[in-house]
Amino acid sequence: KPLALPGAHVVVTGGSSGIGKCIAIECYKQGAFITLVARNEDKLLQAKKEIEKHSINDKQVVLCISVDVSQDYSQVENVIKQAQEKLGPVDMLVNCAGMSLSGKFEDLEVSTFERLMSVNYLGSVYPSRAVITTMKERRVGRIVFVSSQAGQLGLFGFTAYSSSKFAIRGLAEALQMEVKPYNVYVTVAYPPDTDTPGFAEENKTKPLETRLISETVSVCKPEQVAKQIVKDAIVVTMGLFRTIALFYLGSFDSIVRRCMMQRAKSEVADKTA
Ligand SMILES: NC(=O)C1=CN([C@@H]2O[C@H](COP(=O)(O)OP(=O)(O)OC[C@H]3O[C@@H](n4cnc5c(N)ncnc54)[C@H](OP(=O)(O)O)[C@@H]3O)[C@@H](O)[C@H]2O)C=CC1
Ligand SMILES: CCCCCCCCCCCCCCCC(=O)[C@@H](N)CO
Repeated sequence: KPLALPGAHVVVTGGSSGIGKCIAIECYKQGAFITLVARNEDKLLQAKKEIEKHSINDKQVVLCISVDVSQDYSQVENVIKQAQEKLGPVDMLVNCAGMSLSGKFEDLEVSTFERLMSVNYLGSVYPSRAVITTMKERRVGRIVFVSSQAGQLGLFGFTAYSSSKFAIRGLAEALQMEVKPYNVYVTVAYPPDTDTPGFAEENKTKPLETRLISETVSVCKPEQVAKQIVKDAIVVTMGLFRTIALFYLGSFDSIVRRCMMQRAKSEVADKTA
């Protein structure tokens, strides 16, 4: 049951730069139709041109949509609707829009906590919320969340960033339990430092401790990270932690399935009554 990318509609938020752009290229190379979502229109057009160089047939389309994913849910819902009208229902959503700011807890502005939570967390909730109903109805869909290694470990300088990336994990795991009976799969990526424009920006303000911790692990290429993320989304497998939790999750999944069947039964009973 791997997702077939040829002809699929893949939406990539943050698709105009860095890891998101590489994910879009990777999917386009495999025959997908792409919608790029980000704010800056010049960067979007630039990325579209770059992605189109990798086309494998003359039907493929790259659509650009300029919107802030973290501001207004109804706006996000509207642009997703527009994209679906042009390229059909979304088969895969990649939530890659995000940003990082580091600093000691007492040095970070309070507004930075709000900003990172709204871009990294709510900016993943809104697009997902806008596609989930159709995915469940069609019994088809993949939702990818991009967390970070700093979303598994709380690290010096990342009080604001790590918590926003931990939040993504909670969202993803809870959502997976809800949508599994509908054949919709949720994956979470935890990338290490990756050579992107966003990473270069982050390095301008990193505290010394954060820099030294970060330097213990080597920097990855975005193409390589993107390839892994796409592979994990197409063929969903289980990591070590989730294997340990398998027994519990299995029994919880059966509760969810039982409720689904119960609900379907009582709906039929209501109709025949
Ligand atoms: N690079 C790294 O070391 C790592 C990155 N990550 C995560 O991967 C993701 C991508 O990172 P990276 O490629 O480095 O980032 P970049 O800064 O290179 O790209 C970020 C992308 O997100 C878009 N974006 C940012 N904010 C918003 C917003 N509010 N609404 C819509 N689009 C937005 C940007 O476009 P625009 O500004 O025009 O809106 C751009 O397309 C992030 O979530 C990051 O936290 C995780 C681990 C490591
Ligand atoms: C089981 C997990 C393995 C953990 C290995 C230890 C890693 C410690 C170093 C981590 C450096 C910080 C990464 C943050 C990347 C990031 O999200 C920003 N660069 C975004 O721009």
